[in-house]
Order: sequence, then structure tokens, then C-alpha cells
Amino acid sequence: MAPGTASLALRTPPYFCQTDHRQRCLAQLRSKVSGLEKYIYLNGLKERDFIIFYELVLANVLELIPILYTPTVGDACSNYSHIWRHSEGLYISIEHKGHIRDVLRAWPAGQLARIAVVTDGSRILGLGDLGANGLPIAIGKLDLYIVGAGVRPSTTVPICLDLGTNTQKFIDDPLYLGLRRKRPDTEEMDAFMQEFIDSMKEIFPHLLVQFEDFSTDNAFRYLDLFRTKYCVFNDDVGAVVLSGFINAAKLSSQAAGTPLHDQRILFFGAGSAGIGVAKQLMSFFTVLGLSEEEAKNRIYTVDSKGLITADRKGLQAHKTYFARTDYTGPPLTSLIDIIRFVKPTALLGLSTIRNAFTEEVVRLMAKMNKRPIIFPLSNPVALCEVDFADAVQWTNGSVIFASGSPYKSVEFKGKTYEPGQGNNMYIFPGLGLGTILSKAKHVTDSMVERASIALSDSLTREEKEAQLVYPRLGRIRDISVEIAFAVIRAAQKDGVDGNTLFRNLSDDVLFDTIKSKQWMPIDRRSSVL
Ligand SMILES: NC(=O)C1=CN([C@@H]2O[C@H](COP(=O)(O)OP(=O)(O)OC[C@H]3O[C@@H](n4cnc5c(N)ncnc54)[C@H](OP(=O)(O)O)[C@@H]3O)[C@@H](O)[C@H]2O)C=CC1
Ligand SMILES: CC(=O)C(=O)O
Ligand SMILES: [Mg+2]
Repeated sequence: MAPGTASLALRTPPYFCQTDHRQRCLAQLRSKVSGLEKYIYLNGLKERDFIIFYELVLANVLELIPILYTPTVGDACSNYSHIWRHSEGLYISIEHKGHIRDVLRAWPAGQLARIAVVTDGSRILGLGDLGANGLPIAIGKLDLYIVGAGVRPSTTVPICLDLGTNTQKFIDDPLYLGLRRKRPDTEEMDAFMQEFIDSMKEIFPHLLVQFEDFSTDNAFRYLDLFRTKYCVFNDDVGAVVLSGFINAAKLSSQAAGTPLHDQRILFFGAGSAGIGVAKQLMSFFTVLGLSEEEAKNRIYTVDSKGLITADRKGLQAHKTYFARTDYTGPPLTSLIDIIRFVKPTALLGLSTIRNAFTEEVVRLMAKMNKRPIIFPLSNPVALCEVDFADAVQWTNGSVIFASGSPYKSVEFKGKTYEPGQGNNMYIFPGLGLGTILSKAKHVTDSMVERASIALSDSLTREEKEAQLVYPRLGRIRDISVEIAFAVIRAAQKDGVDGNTLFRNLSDDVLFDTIKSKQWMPIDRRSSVL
């Protein structure tokens, strides 16, 4: 379905001009009161005129990304069956089993497709199992690839796997878009996923697949199962936190006068995100010369039962690696007690528990550290572990802060404090662009790690002086070029690059080549299909 741009010319007066219409669209958008209304308006605009849509988003990144992505996309997902207007993206249901190939073949982009974001809706942000309502998260992520990295719209494929839902209120909802059934058992789901991946390989041989918001067990399992068989990654277990942490650790070590590696990190939340991020942070220590064992010892994890220790009965597989052996005693369940035991320099929240970092917790962190690192990373904002203004006030301005969803700057005692946004949206657009351009066969660990380091190195002098830990989002296109560059070089080093021509390019030429490949919203042939 190409947007109806041809008919627009017939119905508009002769003095109609694009520039005016952009302003008109922006005014219409801003007249909407709620985030959800703005989301609905923007998605309608994308359908009517995708060029104006992307022009507006590119020109107003800070204002519009929080609508298309977290936090508002969370509302859009929760209410998707009710706000649904037109088909967008691809649903593949468990009832398609046996002929998934045929469903994929129907996607109009065919061989042009380069990147798919695939969710099964089972853990959308921190909102739980939303079933078929999860599609907007895939659409929102792909909009970020387009806006943030310059991936061509027509090459993107948003996919929601409809395997039912275990959330009864959706099954009971007469407007629910998806299948009214419970999710399948592991055996049935594995068989479905195997056919899905085999079919994707056949129909879209040049595709990069991003798994998104699968529930924790499946996030790890399907990544392990498929990552060497197809070009697959999962950005929820990804690298963005490492980038911000490197910059935060520099600031906190400098203030404390301690060596950079002298960090103890407490993860509050040990799901796919908590454990995935913890594994990424290992490299922070190992590049500084610590052994794997020493690096692991710097990391503590907490779940709903408290500090994760190796002697706990029935510990889930993904929690065993970081389980502590140096604590014996009654389970440590209160966060305050855990902080007193661990004495962390950094507290990272991936728990989905709103306000879990209470005033007492934050003040204790500030008492123990000149510059405490506090990253409440759960999304959307309504599930964030602590609000920025509170963190600034309770630490008397000393906090080094990054949250999963955006916060505004705050004034405190006459000074302006700028929050960081530790969200994988900084990484995956550039990682995707680099993977697509290098025609990498797989996404290797070092491609992800180099992406993270490139992001951390991308701070400008002014951003460093402002003590930011992430660059300003308004520069996302340039940042994505830097990340894509690092990813391409890493793919070459690992020998997984299919585009061997890039190997002979000098750094400057490669850099310019990446820039020249970024799609701009002037080419109407690249319509959103
Ligand atoms: N900023 C970013 O870029 C990203 C942010 N996220 C966010 O991370 C969050 C978590 O995602 P994910 O790991 O997949 O989700 P999970 O539901 O798998 O994990 C949540 C974790 O928090 C723990 N937890 C729940 N309640 C408590 C509690 N009261 N006290 C302590 N721990 C608790 C759970 O414990 P138990 O294991 O015992 O159930 C579990 O370990 C989401 O909000 C998501 O939006 C995810 C990816 C990227
Ligand atoms: C940001 C993201 O991917 C998440 O919260 O799941
Ligand atoms: Mg996610």
C-alpha cells in the first residue's frame, strides 16, 4: 500500500506548497493533547505522506521520538487493538504454521527487504505480555532505523508473531486483534520459530533480524539457537549501557580519585535485560586488564527474591553466572541491606518496578559515593525506578544519571542538570546500518562491543564539558555513522563481511561512503510498504 500522495495533488488548491503543509501538520500534531492522540496522528500522517512524516521527525527528533518510541509507544501497544486504523507491518500467527513461507512471500518489498524487527509481544517494554498488540514496538524501532541511521523505509519489515497471549483481559476484549488463545508450550513454540527462521532465510536471504521484547527465557534461547544460522541479534541484551557506563565510570572515578576499574555494579533486575547488560559490562573490566573472574566479581545481581546467591534452590539458568558465592546467611531481600553489603558505585535498574530506588536508597548511594552512578533503565517512564528530579535532589546534584525513557533537564539550586538516556535506540540504528552495508553474515560479539565503544567515544568536547554520558539525541544521524563505521571494521576483522569492497577503502572514504548511503526523505520511491 503506497501512501495516497497522488490523489493529494488533485484535491489541494494550486497554491498548496509542501513547506506550508509541513507547518500545518506540525500545528495539527501539537494541537493534540495526549501522547496517544499524537501517536495516532503521526501514524496517519505516515500513511498519508511518508516524506512529510520523516521530514518532520528528522527536524524534530527530541519532540517526536518520545511519541513514536518510548514512552508513548508503550501506550500505543497497550491500546493497539482499540486505536488500530490500517494494516501496517506483518502478522504471522501460529495458525500459519506449515505455510509461513507463503505469508512472507506476500510482503511487497520482497528481495529489497534488509531489516526486520520481530517481536512475539510477550514482554513489551516493562508492560508484560501484550500479545498481538506488540506490533507498534517493531514499527517504532524501524522508524528509528530510518530516522536515526538513514535506513531506506522500503527495506524495513515490522513483524509481530501472534502466538496467543497469556493476558486474559486481551483474550476477553471484543476488539482484540490477535488470536484468542493462550501461548503454546515450549515444544510447539520451538517448532514454529524453527519454521519461521527457515522461511525467513529462504524468502529474505539478505535480511538482518532484530529480536525484540521476547520474554526473558525465549530472548536468550532463540538468540543462542539462531545467531550463527542467520543474521540475528537481540538489542534488549545489548550494548547501550556499556557506552554510558564507560563515560559515567570516568566521571565517578575522577571524583573519587580511584582507579577506573574500581567499580562495583549492582543490577536491580535480573531478566534478559539485566543479565544481558551485565554480560556486556564485563568487557569494561576486561579491557582494563581484569581477568574474567575478577570482572564477574565486580557485578552483583538482584531479582524479586533479593540478592542472587549460588546456594539458592531452583535458580534459573540465566541467573547462575553472576550468582554470588561470597554471601552466606539469610537471604538479603531489602535493597537497603543489599547496598550496605555490596557498597556499589553504580546502581542499575532493569526491574520494571516504579520508584524502587526510594529516597533512602538514593541517599545511601550518595553517602557512599561522591558521584553515585544511578541508571534507572526500565521503560516506559511509568515503570522507571526513580525520576530524574528526585535523583538530583536526593543526591544534592552529585548523581550521574541515565534512564531508559527520556526526562527533561531540571533546575536545582540555580544549576541546570541534563539527564542521559540509556536506551538501546542510540546503538541499534548504527549497528543495523553497519551490518546491512557490510553485508555481514552474522552479528558478532565484537561488532556489538565496537558499536558500544564508538557510541561512548562519540561525545563532543562540549558534551564532555557538560559531563554528559550519552551524546545529544539531535546528533543521532552522525552518531549512527560513527557506530556503523566501527561495526563494519569489526565485521571485517571477524571475517563475516560479505561486502569485501569496503575492505580496501581508507577510513575517510569509508566514512563518507556510509554517509552517502543514508536515506533522506526526498525520495518518494522508497515508500513505506
Ligand atoms: N533502557 C534500555 O535500553 C532497555 C530497557 N529495558 C527494560 O528493562 C526492563 C526489564 O526487561 P526484562 O529483563 O526483559 O524483563 P524481565 O521481566 O525478564 O525482568 C525483570 C527483572 O526484575 C526483577 N524484579 C521484578 N520485581 C522485582 C522486585 N520487586 N525487586 C527486585 N527485582 C525485581 C525480576 O525478578 P524475577 O527474575 O525474580 O522475576 C526480573 O529479574 C523493562 O522495563 C524493559 O523496558 C530492556 C531492554 C533495553
Ligand atoms: C528500550 C527497549 O528495547 C526496551 O525497553 O525493551
Ligand atoms: Mg526492547
